[in-house]
Amino acid sequence: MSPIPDTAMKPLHDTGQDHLPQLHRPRNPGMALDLDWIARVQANTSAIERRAATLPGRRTVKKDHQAAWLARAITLIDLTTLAGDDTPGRVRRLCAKARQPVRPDLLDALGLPPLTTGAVCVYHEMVPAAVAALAGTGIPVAAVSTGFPAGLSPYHLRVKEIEESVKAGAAEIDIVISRRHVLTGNWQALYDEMRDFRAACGEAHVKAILATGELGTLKNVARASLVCMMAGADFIKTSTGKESVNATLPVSLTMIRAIRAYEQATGHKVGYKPAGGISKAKDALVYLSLMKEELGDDWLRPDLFRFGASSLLGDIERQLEHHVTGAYSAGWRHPMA
Ligand SMILES: O=C[C@H](O)COP(=O)(O)O
Repeated sequence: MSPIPDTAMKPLHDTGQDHLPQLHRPRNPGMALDLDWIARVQANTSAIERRAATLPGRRTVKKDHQAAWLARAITLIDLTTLAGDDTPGRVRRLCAKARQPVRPDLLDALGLPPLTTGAVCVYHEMVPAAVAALAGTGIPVAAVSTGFPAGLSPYHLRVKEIEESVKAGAAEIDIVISRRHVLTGNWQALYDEMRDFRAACGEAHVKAILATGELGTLKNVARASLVCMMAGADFIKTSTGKESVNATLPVSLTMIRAIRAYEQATGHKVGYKPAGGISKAKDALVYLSLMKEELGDDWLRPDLFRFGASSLLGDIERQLEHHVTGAYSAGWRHPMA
C-alpha cells in the first residue's frame, strides 16, 4: 500500500472549484443487464474488513497539507438539511453557508481562494428556496426524490417527484432504490426501476442511494452498485442518513471496488457519495485517502465524489481555525442546531 506523497494536495490554491461547472459529463451510454455477470459478483468480506482496518487514513496526510485537504473536502460536501421541520428560512441560511463556507480571514490566513461547497441537498419542497438562494453561484441544488427515505410511495408518484424536482431547478437528483428488489435478488426489477428514474431525470445528474444498512450483505451491496451503474446512475451513494447504519468503510470499499470494476469493464467513471454520520474532519480525511488510493485523483473532484453531510462542515471549519490560530472557537452551527 503506497502512502500519499507529500505533494498530494499541492498546490493549496487548487481547491477543485474549477471542476464545479463540469458536472455535465458524457452520459452513461447504458448497457443491457447481464444477469450471469451480476450473479458471479462476489465480495470478499474478510479482505474488505482487513483493508478497512488497515487504512492509513490520517497518517498519510502530512500535517502541513491538512488544511489543503480540508479545503478540498469542503468543495466536495453536499451540504444537507433533510428534516421534517425544514423551512425556506433554514434553507436560505444553509445556502448562505454553502456560498461562503469558511470565514474570509481564515481563507486569507491559509492562502486559499474563495471556495464553496459542492452542492446543497434538500427535500423536494425546499428546492425553489435553494435555487433562488444559489442563483448565479454555480452551486447545484440536489433534491432527494422518489419517496425519500423509504422509497415506498406509489411508483408513478416517485417518477413524477423526480420530474417535479427537475422542473423546480434541481440539477442533481438523489433517488432511493427499492431495497426489496435487492433482498429478493430481483436484479431485473432494480435495473428497470433505475432506468426509469434515470430517464425521468433528463439532463439532471442522478445519484442512486442504495441504503446499504438495509441490504444485508456486502455481496448485495456490490451487486446493487453494479446494477445501478449499468442502468445509468451517475453516482452511487451509500445511505439516506436515516438508516440505523449509514456510511461505513467496509461498505465504501465494496462500492468503490464496484466502481473500479465498472470502469474497467466499460471505461465509464461513476461517482461515489458516502452519506450519513460523517461529521468529523478526520473522517473526511480518511475518505479522501481511500478515494485517492483506490480510484485515483479523478475521484477527488466534485464531479466524481461528494460527502453527504449535515454537520461535517462545522467541524472542518473548527479544524481550519485551529490550524490558523492554535485555538478552537464555537465555530459554525448548523441551522438545524
Ligand atoms: O445525504 C445526506 C445525509 O442525510 C446526511 O446525513 P448526516 O445528517 O448524518 O450528515
